[in-house]
Amino acid sequence: MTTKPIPKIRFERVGMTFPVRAPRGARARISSGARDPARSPAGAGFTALEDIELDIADGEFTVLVGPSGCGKSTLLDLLGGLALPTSGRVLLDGEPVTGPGRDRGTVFQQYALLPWRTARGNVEFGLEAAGVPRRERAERAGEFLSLVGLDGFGDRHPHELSGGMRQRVAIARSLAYDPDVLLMDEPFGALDAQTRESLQDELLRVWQRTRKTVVFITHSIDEAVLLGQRVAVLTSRPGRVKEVVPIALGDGRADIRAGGGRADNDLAGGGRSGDVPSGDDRTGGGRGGVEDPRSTPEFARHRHRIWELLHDEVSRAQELEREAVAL
Ligand SMILES: Nc1ncnc2c1ncn2[C@@H]1O[C@H](COP(=O)(O)OP(=O)(O)OP(=O)(O)O)[C@@H](O)[C@H]1O
Repeated sequence: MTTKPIPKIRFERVGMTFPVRAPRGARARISSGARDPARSPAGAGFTALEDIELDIADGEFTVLVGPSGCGKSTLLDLLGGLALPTSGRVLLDGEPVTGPGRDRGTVFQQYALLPWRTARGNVEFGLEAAGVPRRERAERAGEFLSLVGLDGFGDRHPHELSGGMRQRVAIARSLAYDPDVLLMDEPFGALDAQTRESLQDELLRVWQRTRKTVVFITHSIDEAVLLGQRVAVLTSRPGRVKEVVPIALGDGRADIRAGGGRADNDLAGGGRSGDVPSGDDRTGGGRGGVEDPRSTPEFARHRHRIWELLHDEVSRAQELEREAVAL
């Protein structure tokens, strides 16, 4: 008899209700006359997540999409141990998550780098806290800066780096202490389109090389399809898993080349010709002659499916938003 492997991450009927004060004359009704399902009648709590069921395998790249306010960041916070669910359990390697830990690294949209430290100093920061000896810290910082394509930029301070490069430093910093799981909350949301593509390529390469389990939030359907092995679509509030879409692009991500980074593609004040995607595949530059996966019928099919799943949820979320403003 074969036993099923324990998933790396398991959300088991997870719910999260925030204590909130009742709005004056609290009658959170949506225009159809039904009550806002996220708010309890007395306004005693706001249910952001309800009955979340999701298993994520070791080494898997999972993307979460859903309308604004559906609870994506809350879900990541629960996984990061920054908050505890009000119902259900979040399990990591079969054990309940009870707080933050070095087995999980987080990358946010805002780089959150220490401005007075160099790129290398920022990557070393977490290692210092972990008591890693100086020499090993320097080695590891160099290794991870190189992994994200920042060879030669270690002595620069954040203000001397472009947005894309700062985000690379943030990724290197999260990877340096070798977490099992990388939590990424709209990490490329603040970047321009070309830098974003370059970072998507870079992230795929890093994932290929490190095989970390990645949980990635985005508002971009294209980004979700490009990066995710599976895309979990959440409903409008309270957030539930509406459907998990497996992504098969037929181009084989195993094909991703383990080339070096391309830090020069997003230097501050960029605009180099190297920034322009050259009709290559998911990994960006240097793959002449290979089809851009975004232009394939498989990509279009996945994009459309996720769009369909999201469409009603976004409309509903907007309706709830208008209702909340009117209260
Ligand atoms: N600490 C808190 N107290 C009360 N309500 C909260 C708290 N944190 C989040 N919320 C509410 O929970 C809901 C989900 O928030 P969350 O940030 O997880 O959504 P999201 O899907 O990540 O949104 P976005 O896509 O806009 O970033 C929102 O309505 C938010 O206002």
